[in-house]
Amino acid sequence: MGPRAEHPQTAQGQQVGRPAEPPAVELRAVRRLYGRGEGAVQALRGIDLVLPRGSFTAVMGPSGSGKSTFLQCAAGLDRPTSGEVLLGGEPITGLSERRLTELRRSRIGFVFQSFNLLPSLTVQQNVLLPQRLAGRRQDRRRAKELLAQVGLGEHAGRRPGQLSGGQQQRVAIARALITEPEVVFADEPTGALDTRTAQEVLGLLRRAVDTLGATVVMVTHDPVAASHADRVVFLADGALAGALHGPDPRTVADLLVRLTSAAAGHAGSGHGGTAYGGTGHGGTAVAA
Ligand SMILES: Nc1ncnc2c1ncn2[C@@H]1O[C@H](COP(=O)(O)OP(=O)(O)OP(=O)(O)O)[C@@H](O)[C@H]1O
Repeated sequence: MGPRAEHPQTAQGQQVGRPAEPPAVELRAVRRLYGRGEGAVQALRGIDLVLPRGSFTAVMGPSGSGKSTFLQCAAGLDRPTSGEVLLGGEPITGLSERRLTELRRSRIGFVFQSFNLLPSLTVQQNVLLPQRLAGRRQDRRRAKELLAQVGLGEHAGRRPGQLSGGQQQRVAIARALITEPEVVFADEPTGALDTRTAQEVLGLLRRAVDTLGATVVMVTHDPVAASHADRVVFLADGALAGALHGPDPRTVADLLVRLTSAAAGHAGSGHGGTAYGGTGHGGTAVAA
Protein backbone atom coordinates (compact mmCIF):
# COMPACT_ATOMS: atom_id res chain seq x y z
CA MET A 1 0.00 0.00 0.00
CA GLY A 2 1.49 3.31 -0.99
CA PRO A 3 1.56 6.49 1.03
CA ARG A 4 -1.72 8.38 1.23
CA ALA A 5 -2.52 12.06 1.21
CA GLU A 6 -3.05 12.42 4.95
CA HIS A 7 -1.73 15.87 5.52
CA PRO A 8 -2.48 19.36 4.26
CA GLN A 9 -1.98 19.94 0.58
CA THR A 10 -2.27 22.90 -1.68
CA ALA A 11 -4.37 22.64 -4.82
CA GLN A 12 -1.13 22.10 -6.72
CA GLY A 13 -0.24 19.13 -4.55
CA GLN A 14 2.65 20.61 -2.61
CA GLN A 15 2.72 19.34 0.94
CA VAL A 16 2.81 21.81 3.77
CA GLY A 17 5.38 21.34 6.54
CA ARG A 18 6.53 17.86 5.43
CA PRO A 19 9.38 16.69 3.29
CA ALA A 20 8.40 16.29 -0.36
CA GLU A 21 6.58 13.04 -1.10
CA PRO A 22 6.94 11.28 -4.40
CA PRO A 23 4.51 12.34 -7.11
CA ALA A 24 1.33 10.33 -7.61
CA VAL A 25 2.56 9.11 -10.98
CA GLU A 26 5.79 9.55 -12.89
CA LEU A 27 6.68 8.43 -16.38
CA ARG A 28 10.34 8.13 -17.25
CA ALA A 29 11.35 7.79 -20.90
CA VAL A 30 8.24 5.72 -21.62
CA ARG A 31 8.15 4.25 -25.11
CA ARG A 32 5.51 2.02 -26.58
CA LEU A 33 6.02 0.34 -29.90
CA TYR A 34 3.22 -1.63 -31.56
CA GLY A 35 4.27 -4.32 -34.01
CA ARG A 36 7.73 -4.95 -35.43
CA GLY A 37 9.93 -4.10 -38.35
CA GLU A 38 8.64 -1.99 -41.23
CA GLY A 39 5.08 -1.77 -39.98
CA ALA A 40 5.95 -0.88 -36.37
CA VAL A 41 4.14 2.10 -34.87
CA GLN A 42 5.78 4.25 -32.22
CA ALA A 43 2.72 5.14 -30.17
CA LEU A 44 4.84 6.76 -27.41
CA ARG A 45 8.32 8.02 -28.22
CA GLY A 46 9.85 8.61 -24.80
CA ILE A 47 7.48 10.39 -22.42
CA ASP A 48 8.87 12.05 -19.28
CA LEU A 49 6.08 13.40 -17.13
CA VAL A 50 5.44 14.01 -13.44
CA LEU A 51 1.87 14.08 -12.13
CA PRO A 52 1.96 15.72 -8.70
CA ARG A 53 -0.34 14.60 -5.90
CA GLY A 54 -3.49 16.65 -5.63
CA SER A 55 -3.29 17.88 -9.21
CA PHE A 56 -5.76 17.74 -12.09
CA THR A 57 -4.12 17.13 -15.47
CA ALA A 58 -5.84 16.96 -18.84
CA VAL A 59 -4.18 15.10 -21.71
CA MET A 60 -5.01 16.24 -25.22
CA GLY A 61 -3.75 15.74 -28.73
CA PRO A 62 -4.85 14.92 -32.25
CA SER A 63 -6.37 11.55 -33.05
CA GLY A 64 -3.66 8.90 -33.01
CA SER A 65 -1.24 11.06 -31.00
CA GLY A 66 -0.95 8.43 -28.25
CA LYS A 67 -3.43 9.56 -25.56
CA SER A 68 -5.01 6.14 -24.99
CA THR A 69 -1.63 4.44 -25.05
CA PHE A 70 -0.36 6.98 -22.54
CA LEU A 71 -3.31 6.35 -20.23
CA GLN A 72 -3.00 2.59 -20.51
CA CYS A 73 0.73 2.63 -19.75
CA ALA A 74 0.38 5.15 -16.89
CA ALA A 75 -2.47 3.10 -15.35
CA GLY A 76 -0.65 -0.23 -15.55
CA LEU A 77 -3.11 -1.60 -18.11
CA ASP A 78 -0.38 -1.87 -20.75
CA ARG A 79 3.36 -2.31 -20.48
CA PRO A 80 5.77 0.18 -22.03
CA THR A 81 8.27 -1.28 -24.50
CA SER A 82 10.93 0.60 -22.52
CA GLY A 83 11.07 3.20 -19.78
CA GLU A 84 9.45 3.21 -16.40
CA VAL A 85 6.17 4.13 -14.72
CA LEU A 86 6.20 4.90 -10.98
CA LEU A 87 3.11 4.98 -8.81
CA GLY A 88 3.66 6.84 -5.55
CA GLY A 89 7.41 6.51 -6.16
CA GLU A 90 7.30 2.73 -6.74
CA PRO A 91 8.19 1.33 -10.15
CA ILE A 92 5.28 -0.72 -11.48
CA THR A 93 6.67 -1.59 -14.87
CA GLY A 94 8.21 -4.92 -13.94
CA LEU A 95 5.37 -6.19 -11.76
CA SER A 96 3.63 -9.48 -12.49
CA GLU A 97 0.15 -9.41 -14.04
CA ARG A 98 -1.31 -10.44 -10.69
CA ARG A 99 0.40 -7.65 -8.75
CA LEU A 100 -0.61 -5.15 -11.41
CA THR A 101 -4.24 -6.24 -11.13
CA GLU A 102 -4.11 -5.89 -7.34
CA LEU A 103 -2.52 -2.49 -7.66
CA ARG A 104 -5.12 -1.26 -10.16
CA ARG A 105 -7.92 -2.42 -7.85
CA SER A 106 -6.58 -0.82 -4.72
CA ARG A 107 -4.52 2.19 -5.78
CA ILE A 108 -6.01 3.44 -9.03
CA GLY A 109 -9.50 4.71 -9.81
CA PHE A 110 -11.01 4.63 -13.29
CA VAL A 111 -13.76 6.66 -14.92
CA PHE A 112 -14.74 5.70 -18.47
CA GLN A 113 -16.74 7.42 -21.18
CA SER A 114 -19.36 4.67 -21.05
CA PHE A 115 -19.63 4.65 -17.21
CA ASN A 116 -19.06 0.84 -17.00
CA LEU A 117 -21.39 0.27 -14.07
CA LEU A 118 -22.70 -3.22 -13.40
CA PRO A 119 -26.43 -3.14 -14.23
CA SER A 120 -27.43 -5.90 -11.82
CA LEU A 121 -25.89 -4.16 -8.79
CA THR A 122 -27.43 -1.23 -6.94
CA VAL A 123 -25.75 2.15 -7.06
CA GLN A 124 -24.23 1.59 -3.62
CA GLN A 125 -23.01 -1.90 -4.52
CA ASN A 126 -21.37 -0.45 -7.63
CA VAL A 127 -19.59 2.15 -5.52
CA LEU A 128 -18.39 -0.54 -3.12
CA LEU A 129 -17.23 -2.90 -5.88
CA PRO A 130 -13.55 -1.82 -5.93
CA GLN A 131 -13.30 -2.52 -2.19
CA ARG A 132 -14.99 -5.88 -2.70
CA LEU A 133 -12.64 -6.80 -5.56
CA ALA A 134 -9.62 -5.66 -3.55
CA GLY A 135 -10.75 -7.96 -0.71
CA ARG A 136 -11.15 -5.04 1.65
CA ARG A 137 -13.88 -4.31 4.14
CA GLN A 138 -16.80 -2.67 2.34
CA ASP A 139 -17.21 0.72 3.94
CA ARG A 140 -20.91 1.47 3.48
CA ARG A 141 -20.72 4.69 5.43
CA ARG A 142 -18.01 6.00 3.14
CA ALA A 143 -20.02 4.92 0.08
CA LYS A 144 -23.01 6.87 1.39
CA GLU A 145 -20.86 9.93 2.06
CA LEU A 146 -19.40 9.81 -1.45
CA LEU A 147 -22.84 9.34 -2.99
CA ALA A 148 -24.07 12.35 -1.02
CA GLN A 149 -21.07 14.35 -2.24
CA VAL A 150 -21.93 13.59 -5.85
CA GLY A 151 -25.58 14.50 -5.20
CA LEU A 152 -26.97 10.95 -5.26
CA GLY A 153 -27.54 10.32 -1.58
CA GLU A 154 -31.16 9.40 -2.28
CA HIS A 155 -30.36 6.96 -5.07
CA ALA A 156 -28.16 4.41 -3.31
CA GLY A 157 -30.70 1.59 -3.73
CA ARG A 158 -31.46 2.17 -7.42
CA ARG A 159 -29.99 0.28 -10.36
CA PRO A 160 -27.82 2.12 -12.91
CA GLY A 161 -30.51 1.63 -15.59
CA GLN A 162 -32.84 3.84 -13.54
CA LEU A 163 -30.42 6.77 -13.67
CA SER A 164 -29.58 9.36 -16.34
CA GLY A 165 -26.18 9.30 -18.05
CA GLY A 166 -24.89 12.15 -15.91
CA GLN A 167 -26.08 10.42 -12.74
CA GLN A 168 -24.39 7.20 -13.83
CA GLN A 169 -21.13 9.04 -14.39
CA ARG A 170 -21.44 10.55 -10.91
CA VAL A 171 -21.79 7.02 -9.51
CA ALA A 172 -18.66 6.08 -11.46
CA ILE A 173 -16.80 8.99 -9.87
CA ALA A 174 -17.89 7.90 -6.38
CA ARG A 175 -16.76 4.36 -7.27
CA ALA A 176 -13.39 5.65 -8.49
CA LEU A 177 -12.83 7.46 -5.18
CA ILE A 178 -13.94 4.76 -2.72
CA THR A 179 -10.50 3.20 -2.25
CA GLU A 180 -8.86 6.64 -1.86
CA PRO A 181 -6.69 5.81 -4.84
CA GLU A 182 -3.36 7.41 -5.53
CA VAL A 183 -4.69 8.57 -8.88
CA VAL A 184 -7.94 8.59 -10.85
CA PHE A 185 -7.66 8.08 -14.61
CA ALA A 186 -10.63 9.43 -16.53
CA ASP A 187 -10.93 8.51 -20.22
CA GLU A 188 -13.23 10.97 -22.01
CA PRO A 189 -15.49 11.10 -18.93
CA THR A 190 -17.82 13.65 -20.52
CA GLY A 191 -17.78 12.20 -24.05
CA ALA A 192 -21.29 10.72 -23.72
CA LEU A 193 -22.89 13.66 -21.85
CA ASP A 194 -24.65 16.86 -22.86
CA THR A 195 -22.91 20.15 -22.13
CA ARG A 196 -24.64 20.96 -18.87
CA THR A 197 -24.29 17.46 -17.43
CA ALA A 198 -20.67 17.42 -18.56
CA GLN A 199 -20.04 20.62 -16.59
CA GLU A 200 -21.49 19.00 -13.46
CA VAL A 201 -19.28 15.95 -13.85
CA LEU A 202 -16.19 18.09 -14.42
CA GLY A 203 -17.11 20.16 -11.37
CA LEU A 204 -17.16 16.94 -9.33
CA LEU A 205 -13.73 15.88 -10.56
CA ARG A 206 -12.44 19.35 -9.75
CA ARG A 207 -13.95 19.14 -6.25
CA ALA A 208 -12.41 15.71 -5.69
CA VAL A 209 -9.03 17.33 -6.30
CA ASP A 210 -9.67 20.48 -4.29
CA THR A 211 -11.47 19.01 -1.29
CA LEU A 212 -10.36 15.37 -1.11
CA GLY A 213 -6.79 15.89 -2.35
CA ALA A 214 -7.40 13.42 -5.20
CA THR A 215 -5.10 13.30 -8.21
CA VAL A 216 -6.95 13.23 -11.53
CA VAL A 217 -5.63 12.58 -15.04
CA MET A 218 -8.22 13.04 -17.77
CA VAL A 219 -7.95 12.32 -21.48
CA THR A 220 -10.32 14.54 -23.42
CA HIS A 221 -10.94 15.98 -26.88
CA ASP A 222 -12.91 18.89 -25.43
CA PRO A 223 -11.07 22.18 -24.71
CA VAL A 224 -13.83 23.27 -22.30
CA ALA A 225 -13.44 20.04 -20.32
CA ALA A 226 -9.66 20.47 -20.33
CA SER A 227 -9.99 23.99 -18.94
CA HIS A 228 -11.21 22.53 -15.62
CA ALA A 229 -7.72 21.04 -15.11
CA ASP A 230 -4.72 22.74 -13.50
CA ARG A 231 -2.63 21.84 -16.50
CA VAL A 232 -3.14 20.50 -19.99
CA VAL A 233 -0.37 18.41 -21.52
CA PHE A 234 -0.41 17.95 -25.27
CA LEU A 235 0.73 14.91 -27.17
CA ALA A 236 1.57 14.90 -30.85
CA ASP A 237 2.79 11.86 -32.72
CA GLY A 238 3.65 10.03 -29.50
CA ALA A 239 5.71 12.83 -27.97
CA LEU A 240 4.95 15.60 -25.49
CA ALA A 241 4.27 18.71 -27.50
CA GLY A 242 3.85 21.21 -24.68
CA ALA A 243 1.76 22.10 -21.68
CA LEU A 244 -0.55 24.89 -20.54
CA HIS A 245 -1.00 25.85 -16.90
CA GLY A 246 -4.29 27.43 -15.80
CA PRO A 247 -5.74 26.69 -19.23
CA ASP A 248 -8.62 28.59 -20.78
CA PRO A 249 -10.76 26.89 -23.44
CA ARG A 250 -9.79 29.25 -26.23
CA THR A 251 -6.03 28.89 -25.82
CA VAL A 252 -6.43 25.12 -25.49
CA ALA A 253 -8.54 24.99 -28.67
CA ASP A 254 -6.03 27.13 -30.60
CA LEU A 255 -3.13 24.88 -29.63
CA LEU A 256 -5.09 21.76 -30.46
CA VAL A 257 -5.93 23.13 -33.90
CA ARG A 258 -2.25 23.92 -34.50
CA LEU A 259 -1.15 20.44 -33.44
CA THR A 260 -3.92 18.80 -35.44
CA SER A 261 -3.04 20.65 -38.63
CA ALA A 262 0.65 19.90 -38.11
CA ALA A 263 -0.23 16.23 -37.64
CA ALA A 264 -2.52 16.26 -40.69
CA GLY A 265 0.45 17.60 -42.65
CA HIS A 266 2.26 14.38 -41.79
CA ALA A 267 -0.68 12.12 -42.55
CA GLY A 268 -0.07 9.15 -44.77
CA SER A 269 3.61 8.97 -43.98
CA GLY A 270 3.52 5.31 -43.09
CA HIS A 271 1.82 4.84 -39.75
CA GLY A 272 -0.61 2.28 -40.95
CA GLY A 273 -4.15 3.58 -40.92
CA THR A 274 -3.95 6.47 -38.46
CA ALA A 275 -5.34 9.72 -39.78
CA TYR A 276 -2.59 11.77 -38.15
CA GLY A 277 0.24 9.28 -37.91
CA GLY A 278 3.32 11.34 -38.68
CA THR A 279 6.99 10.57 -38.62
CA GLY A 280 8.13 13.77 -36.91
CA HIS A 281 8.70 14.09 -33.21
CA GLY A 282 5.78 16.26 -32.22
CA GLY A 283 7.98 19.29 -32.60
CA THR A 284 5.25 21.90 -32.22
CA ALA A 285 6.57 23.50 -29.05
CA VAL A 286 3.96 25.39 -27.06
CA ALA A 287 4.01 27.24 -23.77
CA ALA A 288 5.38 24.79 -21.19
N1 LIG B 1 -3.07 -2.29 -30.68
C1 LIG B 1 -2.47 -1.51 -31.57
N2 LIG B 1 -1.75 -2.04 -32.59
C2 LIG B 1 -1.11 -1.26 -33.47
N3 LIG B 1 -1.12 0.08 -33.44
C3 LIG B 1 -1.81 0.67 -32.46
C4 LIG B 1 -2.52 -0.10 -31.48
N4 LIG B 1 -3.13 0.77 -30.62
C5 LIG B 1 -2.81 2.00 -31.05
N5 LIG B 1 -2.02 1.95 -32.15
C6 LIG B 1 -1.45 3.08 -32.87
O1 LIG B 1 -0.71 3.84 -31.94
C7 LIG B 1 -0.88 5.24 -32.18
C8 LIG B 1 -1.47 5.92 -30.95
O2 LIG B 1 -2.80 5.42 -30.75
P1 LIG B 1 -3.71 5.89 -29.54
O3 LIG B 1 -4.96 5.09 -29.60
O4 LIG B 1 -2.91 5.86 -28.29
O5 LIG B 1 -4.01 7.42 -29.95
P2 LIG B 1 -5.12 8.43 -29.37
O6 LIG B 1 -4.45 9.75 -29.27
O7 LIG B 1 -5.73 7.87 -28.14
O8 LIG B 1 -6.19 8.44 -30.56
P3 LIG B 1 -7.76 8.82 -30.54
O9 LIG B 1 -7.88 10.24 -30.11
O10 LIG B 1 -8.15 8.66 -31.99
O11 LIG B 1 -8.44 7.84 -29.63
C9 LIG B 1 -1.77 5.33 -33.42
O12 LIG B 1 -0.90 5.46 -34.53
C10 LIG B 1 -2.50 4.01 -33.43
O13 LIG B 1 -2.87 3.66 -34.75
